Amino acid sequence: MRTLRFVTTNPGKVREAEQYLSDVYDVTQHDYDYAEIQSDELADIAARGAEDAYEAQDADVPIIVDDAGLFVRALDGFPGPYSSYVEDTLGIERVWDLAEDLEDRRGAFRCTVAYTDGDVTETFSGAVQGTVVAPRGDGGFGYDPIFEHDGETFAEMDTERKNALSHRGRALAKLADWLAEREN
Ligand SMILES: O=P(O)(O)OP(=O)(O)OP(=O)(O)OC[C@H]1O[C@@H](n2cnc3c(O)ncnc32)[C@H](O)[C@@H]1O
Repeated sequence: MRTLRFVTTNPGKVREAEQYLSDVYDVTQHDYDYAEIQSDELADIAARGAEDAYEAQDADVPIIVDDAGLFVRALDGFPGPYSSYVEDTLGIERVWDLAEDLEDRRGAFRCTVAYTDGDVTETFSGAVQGTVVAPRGDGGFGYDPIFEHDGETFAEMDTERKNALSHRGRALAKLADWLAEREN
């Protein structure tokens, strides 16, 4: 089985990727602190991160990087590309405090997965619409407890169900199809 290195500090992302890729790839969490470029585009951030990590590794193994965020419409897309920083500083409870007073609490999760094997770099994106709600559920990670889709928060779903609907699941499905096509 081939190895695919997933550069992330987030084991939740690796669990989700395994569901799509583990038939063909051994997905391993890879530790590398790539420089996150300042950009509003998740795809640019992820692609540059993947190429940077590929160059820095001591092997010739394909790399994936995933950049994601929660974009709240009435907050002009905040926290968006800054979601990680906002989770670490404010925390999701305070993001809920900010959203609670909004009349329109609709938002979207967006995710771009970048793949590189040194020769080719490709990006795959997915999005899912939902509503910001008071925290519920203890599954998932990050903003999952405050993101509701079809009456359930992502933290109330198991990994399989979240993957079937989520931004990351959609991006990973495209990556898995593309990898399978390249095999043929
Ligand atoms: O950069 P890496 O190391 O991969 O880990 P991270 O968790 O910081 O990853 P991102 O920068 O892509 O994530 C931005 C933020 O969005 C959150 N996030 C990403 N995907 C999510 C998901 O599927 N559900 C809930 N929150 C998510 C995550 O917890 C961060 O606070």
